[in-house]
Amino acid sequence: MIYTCTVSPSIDYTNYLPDFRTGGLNRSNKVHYYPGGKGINVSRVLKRLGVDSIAYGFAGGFTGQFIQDFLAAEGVRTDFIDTGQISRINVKIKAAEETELNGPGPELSASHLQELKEKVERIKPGDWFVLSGSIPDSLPISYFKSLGNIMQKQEIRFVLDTSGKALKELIDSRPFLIKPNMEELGELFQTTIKDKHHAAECAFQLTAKGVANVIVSMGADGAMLVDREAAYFAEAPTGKMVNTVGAGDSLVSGFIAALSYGSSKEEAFRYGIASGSATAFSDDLCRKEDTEKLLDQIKVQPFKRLDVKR
Ligand SMILES: Nc1ncnc2c1ncn2[C@@H]1O[C@H](COP(=O)(O)OP(=O)(O)O)[C@@H](O)[C@H]1O
Ligand SMILES: O=P(O)(O)OC[C@H]1O[C@](O)(COP(=O)(O)O)[C@@H](O)[C@@H]1O
Repeated sequence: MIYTCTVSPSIDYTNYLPDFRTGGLNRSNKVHYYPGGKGINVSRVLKRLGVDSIAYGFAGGFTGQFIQDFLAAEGVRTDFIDTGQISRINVKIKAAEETELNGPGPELSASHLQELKEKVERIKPGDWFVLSGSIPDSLPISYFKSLGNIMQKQEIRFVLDTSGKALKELIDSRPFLIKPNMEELGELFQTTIKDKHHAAECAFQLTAKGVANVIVSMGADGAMLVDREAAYFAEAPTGKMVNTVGAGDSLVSGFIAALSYGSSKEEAFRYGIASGSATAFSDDLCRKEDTEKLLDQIKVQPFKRLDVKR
């Protein structure tokens, strides 16, 4: 089974308008309300790609109810812990540029954390645990490290798609997959990633620390997959960009879904990119048929590592 975990779910309140100006009144001409948060997006896309998962996390209030009802209506199984607090609403503004305003995550008590840990302790060897999205700074990293230890001991495939301090500290738990974008990768190395070669070099360093697979996503430029032996790159397919929210989560889902159907790693990477781009070309997350239509456009090629001294 694949378990996703979203510590800070959201309703993504997406507004479309031709022009957005700060400091004045703006009126949008179209809005959407979708459940959001990275693990939730991974579960929604897995369902669309025909793979079952169970979404864990923390939710509460009328927004938490909306999120759970929406997921139930789509057939996504959930097992959220009630926080008694209103889950955040993240505002996405689609004008000439994409602007995002993400709220803070919930305040969690020791008993909330214990409840999640008990669920994680019941995950079986060979299952997947996808920990995605921001982790509030108020939560002890030692707690997440203890979840990482469970992953290692139980041989659970641990997918980690978070950022900042949590990503840095959890690298030691030797995750199966991490998926930083260029900015997140730069943050990990306290630098600005200059180009693909620089990205490959940093990703190789992460594999040397025990991360089995690193996918560096590069938005409209595509993505790179690095493991201990090799690196691969593929350009993104072309299409009309509509809404890139959830594109990274869709890449992760497509990769996991294809591996779980038995595809090779390169093929799964291609499927992941197609899923990410199909989401970027839609209002909501990708659908299976749109993903598969893009596959022919995507060529995964070995990426030759340069020994550049920086
Ligand atoms: N404008 C775009 N055009 C085509 N594909 C895109 C675009 N934006 C994102 N994607 C696809 O989605 C994947 C993940 O996007 P990215 O923006 O890098 O992730 P994140 O949302 O995590 O920052 C990319 O590797 C690419 O396949
Ligand atoms: O937990 P964070 O980092 O605030 O991110 C949450 C946001 O990320 C999303 O999951 C989208 O993520 P990606 O665009 O990186 O795939 C939104 O649905 C949500 O609003």
